Amino acid sequence: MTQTDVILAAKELCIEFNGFRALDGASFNVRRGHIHALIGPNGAGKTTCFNLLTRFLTPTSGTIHLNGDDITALPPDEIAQRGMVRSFQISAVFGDMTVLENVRVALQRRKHGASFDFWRSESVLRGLNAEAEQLVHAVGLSEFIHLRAAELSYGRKRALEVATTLALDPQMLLLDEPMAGMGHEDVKRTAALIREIARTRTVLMVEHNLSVVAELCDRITVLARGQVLAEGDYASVSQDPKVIEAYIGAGHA
Ligand SMILES: Nc1ncnc2c1ncn2[C@@H]1O[C@H](COP(=O)(O)OP(=O)(O)OP(=O)(O)O)[C@@H](O)[C@H]1O
Repeated sequence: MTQTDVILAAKELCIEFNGFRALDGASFNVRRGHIHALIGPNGAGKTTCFNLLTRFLTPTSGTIHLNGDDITALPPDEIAQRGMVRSFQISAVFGDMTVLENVRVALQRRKHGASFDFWRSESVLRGLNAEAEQLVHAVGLSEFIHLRAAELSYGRKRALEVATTLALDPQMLLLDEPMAGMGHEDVKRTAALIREIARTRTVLMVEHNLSVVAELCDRITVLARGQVLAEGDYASVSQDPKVIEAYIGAGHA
């Protein structure tokens, strides 16, 4: 693997909370264009790892490189500007706005700066409609484009959240348990959406649903107790005795 194949390199990441090492020297590389999963038993450090990558938390030690640049000390906004964006939490979807309006606000944010400016003129907003419609279509919500977001099903709200993230035009998306709480149909639809996104972008996802991981992900990093336990494709990590033991030990068997 050459350096340009690696979009994200995390090296020896450590973070302590009151003396407890939630991450303890975790290193992994994410390859450009891959769907890469971070998995591991409860408390393994997956969410903490996401929080470090997007600088919601600061590592005690270790480095993070994006496209070869050291981003360890950059603020979250700048990391997003450099192309690595974490999918918004569901609370960032405005329930009283329609699907189209939600995506339009996100587009406006990319084009006109980080602050939401609700006073922007109607003509500027109308100018964003074509691009917003394309994004709504891309996540399979065309049929609901004028529906208030609050009226969408849970799975479709998450799809809208992906559309608002894509509006920022990231090279790399971090998805934190994208299928959590979804029924079978929504899981299938979301998996297809992630595959579609990954045709032109890199995806790093934390996911508990191992059948989704098996089907979707090119490469998997298994965390346990803050360390990388195994890495590889699903076939190799799922047969790794250390991985099996970690899951059984944590009551996931
Ligand atoms: N702010 C914090 N203060 C103290 N301890 C924390 C904090 N955040 C996380 N931890 C601890 O760090 C460890 C890793 O937590 P983390 O949420 O990253 O795990 P996870 O792999 O995402 O687990 P889950 O699958 O349950 O979401 C846990 O033991 C957790 O209790």
